[in-house]
Formats: sequence, structure tokens, C-alpha cells
Amino acid sequence: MTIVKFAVPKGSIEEATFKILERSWTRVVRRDRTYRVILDDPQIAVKMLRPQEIPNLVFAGLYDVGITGRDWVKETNSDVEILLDLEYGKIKLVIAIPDSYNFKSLDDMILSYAKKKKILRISSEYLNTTAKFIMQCKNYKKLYGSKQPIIVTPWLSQGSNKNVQIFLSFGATEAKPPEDVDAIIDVTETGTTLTQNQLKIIETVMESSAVLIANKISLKDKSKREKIYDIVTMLRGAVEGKKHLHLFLNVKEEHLDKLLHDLPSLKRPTISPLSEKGWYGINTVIPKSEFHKMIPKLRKIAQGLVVHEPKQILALEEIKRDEES
Ligand SMILES: Nc1ncnc2c1ncn2[C@@H]1O[C@H](COP(=O)(O)OP(=O)(O)OP(=O)(O)O)[C@@H](O)[C@H]1O
Ligand SMILES: O=P(O)(O)OC[C@H]1O[C@H](OP(=O)(O)OP(=O)(O)O)[C@H](O)[C@@H]1O
Repeated sequence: MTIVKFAVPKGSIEEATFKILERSWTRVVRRDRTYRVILDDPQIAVKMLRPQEIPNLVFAGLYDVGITGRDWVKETNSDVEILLDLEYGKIKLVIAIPDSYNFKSLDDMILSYAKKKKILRISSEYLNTTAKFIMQCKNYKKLYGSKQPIIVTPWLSQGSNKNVQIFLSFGATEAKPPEDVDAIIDVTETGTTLTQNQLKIIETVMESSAVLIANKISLKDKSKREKIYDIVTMLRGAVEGKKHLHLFLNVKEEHLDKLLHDLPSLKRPTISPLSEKGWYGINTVIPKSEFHKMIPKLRKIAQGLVVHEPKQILALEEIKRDEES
């Protein structure tokens, strides 16, 4: 029996990941402290790991698929296939400085610190992304060419440009400016942590959300590929399900055309005659965002409105496309 190894994240995106797993499979059992998860599919072996490690582990083939943040796929430069955006864990990776500073960009800071012969110190958990961002800044290139900023970790340091230094952060990054560093590159979701630490955003480096990734060799293995696309199908169904509502309502024949005009649906609404003459039942699936716009019309002409949030929604065409690609 082919087993597909599936790594899921522990930490900030853990809860949302379990919600989507529970939407996708009918049985999801977590064994306390073992970090192993049982699904009602014996061909999928799930383990919880830190999201920062998942891209490399999937790239190395220790796991066939994984859920992690897109930010860590980029940071680790892992050559994995991104199969699906799961649309939760949405964050921005930003450059933030103390409120009282006047710089408009990191490049402005680089120039100003160079003029004053001051070392520019930046703290981040994202060492590669930070170094890459700095090295493509116009003033940085003019001043230092392709010299790498110094990167400081507890184990080793690398780079040759001591004028710009990146310090590995193990968290609580917002606490470090202004005493320990001049700027940070960190994740923000609501912005609360930055505000409470008197920091302001000057630039956005990237946006990220949770993604499903796969090992490229596993995707070439015929039986693993089948199972991996089962996983894609289940998860995509859950992502779409969250964004839709299933409506069931009754309408009098005289109002039918008026109701059907502009009524959203996946393809077209289903119309079924009721057992009472002159009445119809309507079934349709609509984007959640459309529901409030329909209320005025529904209030006037609909009878017996039933609204469900579907667990999963999949247009058949999408399932077929996965199998063919
Ligand atoms: N509010 C958030 N804060 C931090 N990371 C988030 C947030 N929401 C989603 N993420 C994503 O979670 C992943 C990081 O995981 P996690 O937050 O568990 O690590 P961490 O930042 O080291 O935090 P901690 O050490 O508190 O668990 C990244 O891919 C990031 O984009
Ligand atoms: O914009 P906000 O909604 O305030 O969220 C962002 C903060 O949340 C995370 O920190 P976490 O609580 O995981 O602690 P950490 O900094 O020690 O990683 C992240 O690293 C930011 O610090």
C-alpha cells in the first residue's frame, strides 16, 4: 500500500490547519504530545512539525506533501511544487522602524547610516529574505556592490560588509528597536504588536499565506501522485466550501423570473416544482460575499429560506484537470 507522508504545521497556523483538515476528512484524531495525527485514510501519514522546517523536509523527500507558509518556502529557497493556496495564515512580512524615525525606505536608511558612518543593524527571523532585499536596494548596490551584509547567528557569522548587519531573531523581534537594532523585518497580521512597540511599517517585503507543497519526485511516482491529488482535491474543496453558501428556498411561480435574474450559482440554479401547484424550490450555491446583497430581494419574494455553509465544494472540471495535468 502506498503511503503518502504529510507534514502539517505546529504554531500560529496550527489551529486553522486542523480546521481545514477536519473539513476535508471525516475523522481527524490528534494524539496529545505525540505530534502524530490520524486521518480516516490509512494511506496518509500525518505528522506535526514547525512550519519553518517543512519546506526543506519536503524538498529532501522525508515528506511527500506539507502545509507551511509561502514565506518559509521562499526563505528556504526550497525547490518544491506549490499545489494550492489554502487562503489562511495571511500575513505581511514588513520592514518596521521606530515611530520617531523619518526614513521612507530601507534604502534611505542605508544611505543615511553610510553617510554618518554608522552601522545599520536589522533583526529578523528571515535571514535570506532580508539579505536579498537589502542587496537589491539601489543605494546599497552603489555603496557596497555585491558585498554581502554580515549575518549574525549564535553559531556562525557570514558576509563581509560590516556596515550592514542582520541579526537572527528567535522571536519577540518587535522588542529590539531602537536599543538593539535600527530596523526589523517581521511578520505582521493585525499590526497590534508593531503599534504597541512604537514601530511603523515603511515597506512590505512580501505577503504570505498557508500553502500545500509537494516533493517534485513524489509527484512523478504514479501511485503517490494519485494520493497527492486526492489530498489536493479534498483541501481545495474545503477552501472553496468556506467561501460559499448553499441556499434552498421556495418561490411562487409569478416571482420565479425576478428571483432567477442575477441569482448567483456555480453553473445555474436548480429549479424543482413543489408538490403544490404554482410553487418552485430553488437550490443554488453562491459566493458568501454575495449573500448580503440578495437579502432585500429574498425578503420580498422568497419563502422558507435555508442557508448552509458547505463543507466542501468542487467543480467537477477542476477534479478532472488535476488528474490530467
Ligand atoms: N500571526 C502570525 N504570526 C506569525 N506567523 C504567522 C501568523 N499568521 C500566520 N503565520 C505564519 O506562520 C508561520 C510561522 O509559524 P509560527 O508563528 O508558529 O512561528 P513563530 O513566528 O516562530 O512563532 P512562535 O515561536 O510563537 O510559534 C509563517 O509561515 C507565518 O507566515
Ligand atoms: O500583527 P500582529 O497581529 O500583532 O501579529 C504579529 C506578531 O505575531 C507573531 O508573534 P508571536 O506571537 O508568534 O511571537 P514571536 O514574535 O515570539 O514569534 C509575529 O512574529 C509578530 O510578532
